[in-house]
Amino acid sequence: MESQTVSQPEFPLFDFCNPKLKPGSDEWASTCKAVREALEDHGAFLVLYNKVDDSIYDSSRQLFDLSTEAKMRQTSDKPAHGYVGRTIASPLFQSHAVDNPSSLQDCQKFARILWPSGNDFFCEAVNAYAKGLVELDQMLKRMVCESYGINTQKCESFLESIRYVLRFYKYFPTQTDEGEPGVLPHPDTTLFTILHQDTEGLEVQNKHDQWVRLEVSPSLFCVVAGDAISVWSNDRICPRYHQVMVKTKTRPRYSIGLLSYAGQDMSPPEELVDDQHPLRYKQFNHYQYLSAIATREGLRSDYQHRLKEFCGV
Ligand SMILES: O=C(O)CCC(=O)C(=O)O
Ligand SMILES: [Fe+2]
Repeated sequence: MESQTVSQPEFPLFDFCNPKLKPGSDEWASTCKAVREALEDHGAFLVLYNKVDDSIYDSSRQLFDLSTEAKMRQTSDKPAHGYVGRTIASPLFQSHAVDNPSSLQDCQKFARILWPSGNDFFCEAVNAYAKGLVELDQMLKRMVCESYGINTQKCESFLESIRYVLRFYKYFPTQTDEGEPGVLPHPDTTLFTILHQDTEGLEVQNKHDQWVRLEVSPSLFCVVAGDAISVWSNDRICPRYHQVMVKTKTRPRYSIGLLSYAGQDMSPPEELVDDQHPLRYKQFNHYQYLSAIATREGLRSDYQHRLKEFCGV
């Protein structure tokens, strides 16, 4: 695989700060189509969005400054929803996740496990940030449904069933001059992942197998398609490989992702199954998929075939 790094305009960019972008407007209809095409052609795109506050990184620092013992306490019984510490394979990487962060109560539940007397500052910041990003995620998925002509009621019940996780990442600085992998190339298991970074490092693979290194801005987000959106779209949208290449030598890199999961068993909607697109997947249970990946070595490492092996027709 070629691994030349190219500049960013490779991926479509959508301005969601634009107040004219309202359902029903001409702008909305053309953006629905363009978002769907971006997902089909690239599996990723960039978004400008200003409804969330960059000060969330203060909360992220508080979280990672806790002792390893505190961070390792169990906060969720769902698979792949907890703390991930540094390993020999990923020595710079650490991550932690808040399940259902758009509920203030669930933020408080998480915080009380890590800080015995709670942490109102953390809970309020995380909850506000997650609500802003969930709004973006729901708008994007609604646009994709609209562009595919999915029945409105079916679209709304799909949106309601989605479960969210806000995942925090911290990468230690590298000692090398050439940079060091923070996360090796992989696709996510999600429907979508919406990523933000406070320091450069995120690289997304383009159609020509080149790595595109993304710029940093408080309002710049990257949406990447995960495995589960292949099921929903009946393979019209494919997961996009991405990686983190750490080049900072002085301070840690922080990033944040809003991860979306199907909260109910899911099959492609009938609008996306036809003669040219025969049904490619059996009914899909997202949490069973996460468990299977966590426990079955074959599925964990085989990014290209794991979804088909799990639920392909
Ligand atoms: O830190 C980032 O920007 C991305 C992390 C990531 O892709 C992952 O852990 O799945
Ligand atoms: Fe990822």
